[in-house]
Amino acid sequence: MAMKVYGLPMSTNVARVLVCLEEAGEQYEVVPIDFSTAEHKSPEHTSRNPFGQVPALQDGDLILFESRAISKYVLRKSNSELLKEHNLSDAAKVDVWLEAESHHFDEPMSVVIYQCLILPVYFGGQTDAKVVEENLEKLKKTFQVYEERLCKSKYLAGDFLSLADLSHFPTAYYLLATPHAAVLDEFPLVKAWIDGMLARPSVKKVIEMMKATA
Ligand SMILES: N[C@@H](CCC(=O)N[C@@H](CSO)C(=O)NCC(=O)O)C(=O)O
Repeated sequence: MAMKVYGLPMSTNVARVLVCLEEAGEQYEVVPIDFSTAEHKSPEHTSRNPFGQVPALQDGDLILFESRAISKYVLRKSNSELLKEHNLSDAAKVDVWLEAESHHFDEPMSVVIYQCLILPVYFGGQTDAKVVEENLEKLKKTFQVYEERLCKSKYLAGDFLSLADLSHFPTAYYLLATPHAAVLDEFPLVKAWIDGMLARPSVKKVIEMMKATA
């Protein structure tokens, strides 16, 4: 029976899970959750995700939430090379850079995406330039670390693509859609690393799904 992913692909955290399902070659069904009716806060959905957020994943009688944990489950289930779990130190480096993505990339990027893409488009609000600037400064510090890392290894965890890299793609994709994509101009290795990920068939397929539900 196919796994079910609850949420809209336009959500960066849902897209993170979808790219792992695609890389793992798993059959899955996307079950949309309608934010406009606060369906994500419904008892039915909070029974899947107690924080009332998307994504959630159902695989048989197993129900999971938190996109990075779901992603690891999907990849682990298919013995994916993207976790390097047969090598203790490589697997640890995947975890290191996945944590870095969650705390040092996703956090400032989520503010920039909200301010530049969500607030004006979905809520008719005004972008707060000062808030954007503060978070772009945080992002530049993160990109400086990434640039130095990518001088030494092809990908973040090592000379192998891993979940730690792919976990960045949804948010990096949206960065390129904001007026601030030029922040990458001073980080050529980071830009090339992102472009390499965006060229992957799995990523291209999920981007089409993101666009279709935006
Ligand atoms: N750490 C979690 C974040 C999920 C999340 O914020 N989901 C958003 C939509 S995607 O940006 C969400 O559900 N927002 C609605 C809300 O928080 O009420 C994860 O990785 O799954």
